Amino acid sequence: MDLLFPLLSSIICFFFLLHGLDLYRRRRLPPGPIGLPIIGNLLDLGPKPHESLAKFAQKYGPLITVQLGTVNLVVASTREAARDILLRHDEACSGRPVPHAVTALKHHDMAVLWIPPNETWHTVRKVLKLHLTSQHKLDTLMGVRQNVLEGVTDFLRERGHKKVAVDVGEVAFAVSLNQLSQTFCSQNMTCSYESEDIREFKMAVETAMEVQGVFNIADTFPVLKRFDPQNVWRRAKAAFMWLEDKVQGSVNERLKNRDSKLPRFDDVLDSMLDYCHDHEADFNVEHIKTLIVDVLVAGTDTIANATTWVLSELLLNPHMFSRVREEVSQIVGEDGKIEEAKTLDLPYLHAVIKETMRLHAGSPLLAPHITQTEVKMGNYVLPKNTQIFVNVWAMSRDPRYWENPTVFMPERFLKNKLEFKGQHFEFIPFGSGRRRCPGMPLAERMLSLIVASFVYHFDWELPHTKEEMDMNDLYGLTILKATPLVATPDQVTR
Ligand code: HEM
Repeated sequence: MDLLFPLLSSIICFFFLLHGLDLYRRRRLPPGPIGLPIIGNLLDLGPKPHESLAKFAQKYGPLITVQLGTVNLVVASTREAARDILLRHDEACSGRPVPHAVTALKHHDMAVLWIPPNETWHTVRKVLKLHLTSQHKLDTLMGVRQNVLEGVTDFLRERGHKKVAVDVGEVAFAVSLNQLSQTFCSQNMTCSYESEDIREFKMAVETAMEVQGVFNIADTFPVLKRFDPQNVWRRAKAAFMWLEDKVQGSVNERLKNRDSKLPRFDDVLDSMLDYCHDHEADFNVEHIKTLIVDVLVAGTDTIANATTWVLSELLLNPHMFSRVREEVSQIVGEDGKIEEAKTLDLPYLHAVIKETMRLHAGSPLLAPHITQTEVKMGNYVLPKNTQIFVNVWAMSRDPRYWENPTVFMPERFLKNKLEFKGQHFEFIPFGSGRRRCPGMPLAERMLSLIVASFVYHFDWELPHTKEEMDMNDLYGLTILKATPLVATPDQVTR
């Protein structure tokens, strides 16, 4: 008992000393809310961190610091601050903090989203461009994506005929999954557009996305990693293993085919295996497997989610739906088919897609960046290893840049000609600079073709009035619609 008081006082003094030391270290960082000792601002973030951080920015300025346990996080919330980070200090700010969940990936040191911009990262991005996203590849692989979409159109016709509603996000997920798996391995990863198989795949991808984006206490207090108190690492392991197994199966089968000198498929997998053969020292089969898992995770849920938001907005605004359909009808061939290349020339469709990405930014805070060296920004100094978020959500709704920022108005993009390619910093749903999304040109094509087809071929009947549509969102590495969009596709007869 005699010892209890001095012991307690020493512990309290120790924590206050640490807190004081931390405040001293933070003195050259941008300002921000003072948090509690030890946990800092962890409790201030709430279920929608992008919104809480936007409120802090209104109070403390364009560049703020919040403390999450042992981590200092700097957040940029204006286009000038974003430009500083992603353009002026692009190289210094292009590292990634690796969430504990990501270490559950078998080869996380090859995962392009999370590795620092080292040799491996350069090689993987080069391979991605060479075999998938260069203009030439986008054009030559277009037919594969169109074929998959025609398959899903038949499925939707059949559903509509039977008056059965579908989950639009689930169908768009299956389309993007099969478009990517056909492009890579000439096979459909899912045989049906509505089955247990697709739900399992979607669940694995959604879990992979969620665990990479969640605020995990083990990331802010590394000492907790071994206990995995939120069960994040274990869930990550299960999801990644499931995806790795699927991809491993396809790659191993192809390797056997090649050993047996069976005819080539001449798809992306064959061309990457050829590349491996010629560049064995820096790109091998494990890189290929990891890259395919990365692309399946990065390019399915994002497309499904964006399709869900676009269609939801169009169903809420029937005159815009009709205008898109009218525009698409100008490019439909005599056989009723829609060519992907032609959808790229539809200004109103693109304005609708951009406006959806503005209001429902896929990744509200981009993926986290980290400084690789000390960075001086105006009066502030960000030490090496400072984590950075760019609050795309806040910039996309800032009344200084957008008239009626919370209103869905695609017309604004017909007037202002803003692009999402990374030069207009108030609108960067794909990021900017060297870590910008390498899948952007592919995503633009996939999304345009899916939306054009869904709108041109079908009227979509909601099970409720449009006024009852729930447009709430759920925070994550991507912002999901809280309630799935369920509607019956009624084929338009012409
Ligand atoms: C609507 C669809 C998509 C959206 C909104 C989106 C958005 C993003 C964002 C915001 C980032 C992080 C940028 C940063 O941290 O600065 C990113 C990274 C990435 N995206 Fe996408 N993306 C989409 C589709 C795709 C597709 C189809 C692919 C397939 C190739 C893809 C592959 C990647 C990869 C590999 C990275 C990591 C890049 C790196 O860290 O170097 N994405 N994406």
